[in-house]
Amino acid sequence: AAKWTYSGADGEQHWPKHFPYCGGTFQSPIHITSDLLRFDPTLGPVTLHNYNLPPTEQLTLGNNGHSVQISLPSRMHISSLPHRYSAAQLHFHWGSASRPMGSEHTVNHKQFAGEMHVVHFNSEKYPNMSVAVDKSDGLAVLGVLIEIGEFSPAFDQFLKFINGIKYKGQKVQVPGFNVQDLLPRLDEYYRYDGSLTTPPCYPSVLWTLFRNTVTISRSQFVSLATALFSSHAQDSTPVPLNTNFRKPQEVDSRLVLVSFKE
Ligand SMILES: NS(=O)(=O)c1c(F)c(F)c(S(=O)(=O)CCO)c(N[C@H]2CCc3ccccc32)c1F
Ligand SMILES: [Zn+2]
Repeated sequence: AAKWTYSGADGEQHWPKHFPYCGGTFQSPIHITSDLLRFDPTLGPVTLHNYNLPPTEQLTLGNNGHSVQISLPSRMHISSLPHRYSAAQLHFHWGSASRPMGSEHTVNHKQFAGEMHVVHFNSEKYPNMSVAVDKSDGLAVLGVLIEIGEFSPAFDQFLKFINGIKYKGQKVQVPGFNVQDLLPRLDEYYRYDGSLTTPPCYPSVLWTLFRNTVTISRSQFVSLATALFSSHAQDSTPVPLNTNFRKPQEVDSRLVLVSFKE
């Protein structure tokens, strides 16, 4: 597959050359602004199952060159959507130590320090992520906006292992933990139809972005923003992995449903 980056010759302006959907419609992220919002009383709290993973369960923490990801067991799932959506992985987007603004979605044009995505696939209709990834009802991603503030013990459950995955392709096993501890309250969120925010940018994602943020400490943020490289360990020139967020895309005629009243 063609290589892509967040800057330079393979940066996001060039993605459509090899990944045509990246130049298409229903793209993510977006600027979430008040004029787009429509309250939907049918939007109840997000309902999660098996998010509390026992420490006996080993999760794979990896550096895939674009983000830090944690692979998740498919018994973890969301039941409050039109179909059952099973978890596949979670990953992050962040800025840099010097410019700690790296969220993909913005709310009223405010960009946050970072953003976490928990990627799920429609396990009722498709056998796995790879089959679901390009289907219009294939994916559901939970988005969490991250701010710098109080230390997060939940975040540290994997962050403390990050120096074992400094380079692209490196993986370590980490003990299971309660992934729900990484999320804010589940009853207030934005909901819209969008896409993967990385190539191949398939418009296959039902987005749920929580209204409330979570915090990590500045030192936790700095270690996330400075520990990783997008290059392999043996590469002569190490390329720092940071600023891995796509800029907001055209909303066109899309509305954003909200589960809450101002
Ligand atoms: N912001 S986002 O939620 O759109 C999104 C990413 F931003 C991102 F970086 C990744 S990735 O797998 O870490 C690297 C590039 O695919 C995925 N991974 C998805 C896309 C394809 C795929 C296949 C199997 C497992 C996960 C994914 C992703 F869905
Ligand atoms: Zn993402």
